[in-house]
Order: sequence, then structure tokens, then C-alpha cells
Amino acid sequence: MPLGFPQMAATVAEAEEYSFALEYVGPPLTYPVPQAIPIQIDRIPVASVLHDATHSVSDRDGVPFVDPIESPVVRQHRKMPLFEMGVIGCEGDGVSSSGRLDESPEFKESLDFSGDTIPPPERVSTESVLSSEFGYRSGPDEDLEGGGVAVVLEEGLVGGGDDVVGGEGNTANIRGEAVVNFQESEEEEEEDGGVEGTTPGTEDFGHWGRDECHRSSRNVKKGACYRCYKGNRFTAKEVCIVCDAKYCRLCVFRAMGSMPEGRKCASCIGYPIHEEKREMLGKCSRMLKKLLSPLEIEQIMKAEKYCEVNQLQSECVCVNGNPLSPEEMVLLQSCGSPPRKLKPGHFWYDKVSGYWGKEGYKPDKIISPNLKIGGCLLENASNGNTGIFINGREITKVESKMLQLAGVQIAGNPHFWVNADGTYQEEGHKIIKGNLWDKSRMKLVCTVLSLPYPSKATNHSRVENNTNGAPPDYLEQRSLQKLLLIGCPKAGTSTIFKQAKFLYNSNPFSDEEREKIKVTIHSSIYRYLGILLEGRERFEEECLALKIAESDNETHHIDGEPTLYSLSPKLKDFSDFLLKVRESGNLDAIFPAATREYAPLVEELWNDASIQATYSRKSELQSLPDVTSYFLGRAVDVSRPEYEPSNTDILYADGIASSSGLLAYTDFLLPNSHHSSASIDNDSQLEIVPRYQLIRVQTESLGVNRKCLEMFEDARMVIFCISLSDYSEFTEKPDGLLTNNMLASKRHFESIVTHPSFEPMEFLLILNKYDLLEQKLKQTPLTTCDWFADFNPIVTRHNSHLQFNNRSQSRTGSGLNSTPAQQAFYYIAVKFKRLFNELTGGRKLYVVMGNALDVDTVDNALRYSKEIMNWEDERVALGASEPSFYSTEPYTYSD
Ligand SMILES: Nc1nc2c(ncn2[C@@H]2O[C@H](COP(=O)(O)OP(=O)(O)OP(=O)(O)O)[C@@H](O)[C@H]2O)c(=O)[nH]1
Ligand SMILES: [Mg+2]
Repeated sequence: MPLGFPQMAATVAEAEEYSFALEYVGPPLTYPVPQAIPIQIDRIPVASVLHDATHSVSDRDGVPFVDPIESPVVRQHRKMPLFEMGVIGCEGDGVSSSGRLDESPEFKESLDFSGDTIPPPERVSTESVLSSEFGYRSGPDEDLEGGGVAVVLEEGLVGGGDDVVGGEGNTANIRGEAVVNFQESEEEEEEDGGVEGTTPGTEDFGHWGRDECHRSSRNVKKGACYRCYKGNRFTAKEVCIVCDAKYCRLCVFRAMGSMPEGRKCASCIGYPIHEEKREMLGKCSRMLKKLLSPLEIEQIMKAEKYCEVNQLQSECVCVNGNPLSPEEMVLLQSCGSPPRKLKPGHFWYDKVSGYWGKEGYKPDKIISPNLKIGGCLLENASNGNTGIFINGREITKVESKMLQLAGVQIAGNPHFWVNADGTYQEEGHKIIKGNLWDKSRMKLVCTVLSLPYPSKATNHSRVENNTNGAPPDYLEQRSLQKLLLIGCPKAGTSTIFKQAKFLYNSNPFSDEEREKIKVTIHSSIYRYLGILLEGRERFEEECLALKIAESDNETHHIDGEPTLYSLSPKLKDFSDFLLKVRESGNLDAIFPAATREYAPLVEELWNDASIQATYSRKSELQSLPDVTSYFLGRAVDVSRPEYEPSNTDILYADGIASSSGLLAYTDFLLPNSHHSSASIDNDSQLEIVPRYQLIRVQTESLGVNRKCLEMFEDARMVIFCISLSDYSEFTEKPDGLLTNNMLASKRHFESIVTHPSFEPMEFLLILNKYDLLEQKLKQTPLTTCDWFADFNPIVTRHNSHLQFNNRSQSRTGSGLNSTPAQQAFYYIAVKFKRLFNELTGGRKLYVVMGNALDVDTVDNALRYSKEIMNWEDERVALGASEPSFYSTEPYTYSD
């Protein structure tokens, strides 16, 4: 943008969101053209290299950098000199549209570098900049409006006037974009209650990085929110764990986004936390608890506690003069008896005895001995002046006192070797002279002298090198691969989820959970029975109506006649009672509690011919699951007080994985996992085994705009589940129209695939309920679903009953020897693969066949997902491009 040109015209596109400054090349004008005053080179303030090492990412890398360019408001408050090159705007944005910079009093004032500054353009905000830069929650209310753009070049100009050396994060877009602020929409303003006139444009501290947060914070009224400037010290606020900025409940998500590293302003992401905040990591505030669901909170708090950047940086801990490497830090923190609440600082460590202390001070702790960390222990490590030495360190007075009380002869300034178990000997002598910790009073002595006493853990670990073998929590978290399990209603996601729990968890459900499952099963029994009884009434009425029609309206005879669907008076009374309670909405409240009392009646009803006749027409009854007969047939058993749900009961029971609301998740390791080379830390020999977390997201709870999906941005893979039996099933919409369930699943699949949060993730499609597909195809052709209209299976006299004999046959799926179900599966798999390919611009969808009721197919699918992640890791490591969608295994079958 030629801002340095003397002649310049402002082009303002009123309907557009941006303004442009171009050099004027048209015919001569009849009115004066705005002039920019030539720059006096010698008076241009030049940004100086900042020496304070605490303020930038770049300086951590040893690269010198220039002080960041500040927003006009920040500068205004700090009364810094300003050189403003041009302000171009359009009507209504509060910025002069004349372009006559020389006529502007502010500009004149700015030319005088006296220390006063011009006020910034009114109402400027970098909300949208922040939003696009950090991808934080944005919505329609954050759309740009008004088209006002202020282009301000500021302090930090170098050279002829239009070159700028930028600061933090701005070097790439520094020309003229130093402060490009967009107006907020009215909607947003309304919600926030408007931006107060006296503090215009100060919303943009996020844009400038952590330091700007600090600076801006100085301008915020005490107790007010740092974003909307409202509230007082009594207003509940969330605090950024890096810069201390505080946000009210209306602003917290806008300022902190989806919190991938916990409670940090979007601009503080990637910065380490303040050490004094370590204590509060993972401890959720009351405000967040009110705003988020327990599972969302758990995810955020976990991220806050375990994400790498929030860990104590290894180089901040010096041991015996050497800063620790990340591997040494892991060793130190994962040893049997680590120094608790470790903080940055200089420490000494006696590897032989395990004594640990702050440099220049007496020992503070006894940690695990023999850790290969830090440098060599120095004589003066603890600043002792007693002339007595332990393991080469001159001990302090208080330690010599302790030795005396332990009965150690210290006359003659001896040099001792003290081992981790407390045994000691004099240097040069082989004989063990005694044990410091033998005497029972020593614990008291150490307490009185404020000296450490060995804990059991250190006592029992004479030679220790990462004895417990477990990596610290944050490393474990680093290896956690999140798999999102998403599907349409009734696709089978909860069944898959439960199977995963059974497969990989030794104690898949706690006692408390099992108790809840019991209640759920009891409720389900009455729910299923209610559906059946309602259906029975309908079928009975239909039967009677038919009979009346057949017998020429002889109603008086027919009314009393029993039909196939009639009940005995006793059962009819119970049925009426149950349907009445169901209608009143109290079914769940009454029946689980009274299960035992009614169980015999339930069983009698279930065995009654009328109910069996009704059940045989279950396809005509909405939402009656296949498991109805499984539970109703066992009503009495299930209702006994000593009843404990079996794994099969749990698997068949409805609504279990979703009982916790939006989400449910389970962590597991896949046995015999093959680790990619990236997962093994060779240096420390500490193996980081990838762990998996299967998160089931309940579709109905996602809401229309699926905002909450943003919280899964760190997931590795989406496992999408579709029911193959959906092709012939229809759901009635509120407008009375019938929708094919497969087409509804397809739409849901499209919306998830194209969701921005899932862009970088791998997708595995489970085509579930293969068993039902096999059965259904015998009666209903696949072409019932419009999307499959061109399905044309090859039918031979052999293939109608043939099963796959070997894997290669099974993988082709389209061969002559395939059954119609296999061909249908192959056809549907390719349909989805093509769709995915189109939606993602050429990416590959992995497909696997499933029958969620068969545990092996679930195991197979989850292992397959692990393989996919390994392939992807290897592909990325090799720098290979995206595989073709027909290459590698496109789908799998179980033999
Ligand atoms: N025959 C058969 N039934 C299945 C299969 N997978 C799930 N089901 C049954 O289908 C019904 C719905 O399965 P769920 O796992 O509850 O489905 P969901 O995806 O959790 O659906 P919502 O609970 O509506 O979210 C249950 O009765 C399951 O037992 C399958 O592969 N074959
Ligand atoms: Mg379910």
C-alpha cells in the first residue's frame, strides 16, 4: 500500500468491509487533493532492540526483536510519542473520510513530538483479527460491519516512511497492517452493553500477545472485566493463568476461546504460566462450573494441568550448576520420591544419599538417589562451614548437630560417605560405622532441626533409576490419542462404546454405575411395555373396525367379541393403569421403584397371546428396540433384589453410555500395540505408550450450530457410525413427511466432515448393523433408498448363501462370489468414500464393517483406527502425500 506517496486518494467502498488507499492516476481534479506531509527522516522514532528477555517468544530463541507496535489506545494511555501516517475511513466509523491528514488537528498535534498523542479512531477492535488468528469461538455476531478501517503506522517506522519493522508476531503483515481494526457488530455491542466512549478500541490486547495483555490491564478500571470494562471487584471473573487478565462471564469464551491449554487469553496460548499459578492448575472456578458441563470442565482442566507448555520448564531447574534437560526433568519427576512442588531455581543434589536442597542452604528433602541429573555436587553447595563433609559436600551447622544426636563421632572434621539407606563410613575406610536412621529418636531430631527424614519410598529404593517406570502425568497426557465416536440416533454408538469398555477396561463399570444401570433397565421394561400396550390397543381397534365393516355394521354383537389383541379383565386393568401413568409422564418415577411388585404381572402380560401378536408386528410400532423381548422375557429375574446386570444386559440396555449427558468417554490402551518410532523416547529409555480415549458425542445434544464440537479440536480421529439397516427405515418429521434414515445419516455425515474443527482429523466410518443388512436385503432391496438407486448386484446361483472363505476374497467384496449383503456393503462403502473425497478435496475415508453386538468387530474397528493413526504418523514422518482413496486398505471385512 503506497502510504508514503505524497498524493493519495482514499477509495471507500461503502458496501464493502474494507477500504483501500491507491495512488490516484485519473484526470486532473477541480478540488484540492489531500496531501501527506513529507517525513523528516531525522525525526522518525526508530524502534530499538529490546534487551529485556522476558517479553517475547522470539527472544527465547535468541533472535533480537523490536518492541511490538502498540495499539493507539495503549499508546494514548502511556502518553508515548506517535507518528501517524494516515487515517483512512468511511462515513460512520468515526474516522475522517476526507483523507486530509494535514488538516486534521490530531495530525498536526502528532507532528509535534512533544509527548502528546492523537486520540485513536473511535471504536476500533481487533476482535475479528483475534478470532481469525486464534480460531477461537466466533459466531454470526462477530461479523464485521460498517467497513471502517483505520490504517495507522506507528512508532517503529524505519527508512523512507512506509517500511516498518514490527514486533511480536507482526513481521509478516507489518506493512500498513500494524493496526487494522474492525468494528464490532451491533449485536455484539448490544450483548456486551457497548464499548464505553472513554476507552475506545482497547479490545485488542489479545492481538498483541502476552505483554500487551499486561499493558492493557493497567488501563482497566480496578475490578472491571478486561474485555468489556464492566463490572466491579464483586463481579465473578475468570483469570488468565499467564497474564492475569480477568474476564466476566459474558466475555470469558470470547477472550479465551476453547481453552486448549486451560484458562488463558487466546493471545497467551503457547506461553508458560506464572509459577505462582501452578497451584491453581486444574482447579476449576465456580464461574466456569456454572457455564460449562462437567465433562467440558474436565477436558479443559486436564488440558490446563497436563499440556506441555504449562509444565515447569526443565531449563528453569538447575541442579548442581547445570540446567536440566527435558529428559532429566522427566527422570526427576518420575522417580519414586521426587522433590514435591518443584519450582524454578538452583538446587544441589547428592546422588549418593539422595539429599536435596536449595543452592547455599541446608538439605531440604531426601529424594530418590542415583538419578542421572545435573552436574557434580560441589563442596560449597550448601554453604556449610563446619569442616565436616558428607559425600564431598561441606555440611551446615544444623547437620553437624544432627550427626551428633545420631551418635556419630564428628571430632577431627571427618569426611563421610552416607548412603541412601543411612549407613555411613569414613572416606578411605571400608567399614560401615553405623546407620543414621537406626535410632528411633532420629525422626524427632530431624523434625526439631527442620531437616529431612527419609520417607519409606526413599528408604526402600537404594538404587533407583526411575523405579516406578511410569512417566509423569503430563507425559502420559501427551501420548493420549482422542477418538471421537459420533453417529446418528440408533446407529450403535453406545453399543460400540460399551463394547470398548468391556474390551479394554478391567473394571468397565463401577458399583455406582451398575446400580444406575439397574434402574435404567427397570425403566426400560416399562417403557417397552407401554409401547406394546399402546400398539395392542390400536391393533384391537383396527380389528374391531374391520369386523364391523365385514359384518355390515352389526356393532352391538361385535363390541363384546374378543379379538386376537384382547386382554383378560385383570390384565386389561393393569394395562389401563400403566398407560394412564405413561400418559401423565410419571412412568419413570413410579415403575422402577415398584418393579418387584408388578414384575409377575409384566411377565404375564408379555406371555399373553395378545402382546405376542402385537410384538410380531413390531415394525409398525415406533421406537420399539430389538432388545424388547430380551428384557421383557426376564422381567421377574431382573426385578429380584439380588439382580446384578450381566455384561450382556448392560450391552443391550438402552441409554447407558449417554446417561452422563452430552458425552461419555473411556480411556484405554490397545493391547499388543505397535508403537511408532515417534512414541519412544530413546534418550531416557522412557517408553511413552500411546493411550486412547474414546469419546462418545451424543448427536442430539450437539445443537444446531454444533458449537461444542470446537472443544474436540485436539482429537486425533473421528469414528463415524452409520447403521446399514437405515436404508429401508423412515422417520416421520413434524411436518408429516417421511425421511429416509440413510439420507439423514448422510446429511449428518456431511455436516461433521465439513466441520472446521475436524479438518485435520482422520475419519473412520463404521458401517454398523451388518447382520441386519443381511436379513433385510432378503425382503427389501437396497434401492429403497434413493441414494442407492443404481445398486445392481451381481446375482449368481452360488452367491446367495456364500460366506467369505479367505481374507483376499472378502476384501474385494464386489466379486462374483460375494453375497448380496457383501456387495451392498462394498457399494455403500464406496458411496461414502466418494462423498468424503469430494467434501474434503481428495482425502481418504477409511471404512470398516461392524456388528456392534459382536465384540470382535468392535475390537477390529478400534485396532484398525490405531493402524490408521500409525500409517498417518509414518506418512507424515516420510513427508509423503495423501494416499489415493483407492490405495491401501479402503475397508475391511471380518471373515
Ligand atoms: N442387530 C444389531 N443391533 C445393534 C447393532 N448395534 C446396535 N444395535 C442395537 O441398536 C439399538 C441402538 O443402538 P445404540 O448403541 O443404543 O445406538 P446409539 O447410536 O447409541 O443411538 P442413541 O442411543 O439414539 O444415541 C440398540 O438396541 C442396540 O442393541 C448391530 O450391529 N446389530
Ligand atoms: Mg444408545
